[in-house]
Amino acid sequence: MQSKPLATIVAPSLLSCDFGNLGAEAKRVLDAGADWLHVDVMDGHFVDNLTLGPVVFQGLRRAVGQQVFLDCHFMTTAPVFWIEQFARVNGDNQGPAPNLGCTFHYEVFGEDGLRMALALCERVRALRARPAVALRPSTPVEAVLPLVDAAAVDMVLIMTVEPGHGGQSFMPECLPKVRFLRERYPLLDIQADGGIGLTTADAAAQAGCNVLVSGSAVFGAGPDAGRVIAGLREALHRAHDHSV
Ligand SMILES: O=C(CO)[C@H](O)[C@H](O)COP(=O)(O)O
Repeated sequence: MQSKPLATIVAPSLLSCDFGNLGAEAKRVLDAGADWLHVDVMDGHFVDNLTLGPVVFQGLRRAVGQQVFLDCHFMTTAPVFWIEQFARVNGDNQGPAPNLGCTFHYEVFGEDGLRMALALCERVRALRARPAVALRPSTPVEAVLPLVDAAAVDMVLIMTVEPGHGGQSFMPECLPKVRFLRERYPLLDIQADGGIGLTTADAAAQAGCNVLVSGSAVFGAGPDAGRVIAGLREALHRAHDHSV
């Protein structure tokens, strides 16, 4: 039986956009070739930064329409509460597939939080969204294996910087986690987030990531955002054997 090839996805992080022109910035990178938009939701507790809530997210959804996949990364101590709020304002998705990604941090549930994490994933699916789990650089990858084995999540996000701020340096020491996951799960979506740009994308992709988040490299390129997005995609294609 022919298995579906791994999708290669470039997701600019709106954290580095001009928030004064959020809708236009989102459309600009979509026109420049972005596959998803990565939306960093920070609550000032899980990380020492605060970004956007459901009101602004609703405006973003209205600006880009229902067809765009909004890949929300909840850096919040209460993901259950915030995911409900974001899903509520996400609008009526009539498409065949979810248009909302809900990535929560495993760390918020503590050491015996597997039951809560599984319940959250189930709720995310009931909301017709796509569940994923994220790990800080210091969290061992083994923590999320039960969620992947149970097919509770569709994606694992490996942070390649400490969460909280854009524009930090890529941490290559996080890549063994990616390699471990890719060897074990050939078809799992694995996302790298933090310090990804044209000089680091190959390392992340060769380790096994098929989804690259990039904030400052894409938005910092101004009118050249399309060139950066294309470069990131080429790194993914080189690593995953698509024709470049
Ligand atoms: O999750 C994040 C920070 O917590 C951001 O998505 C990430 O850092 C992307 O920004 P950059 O590409 O500039 O590192």
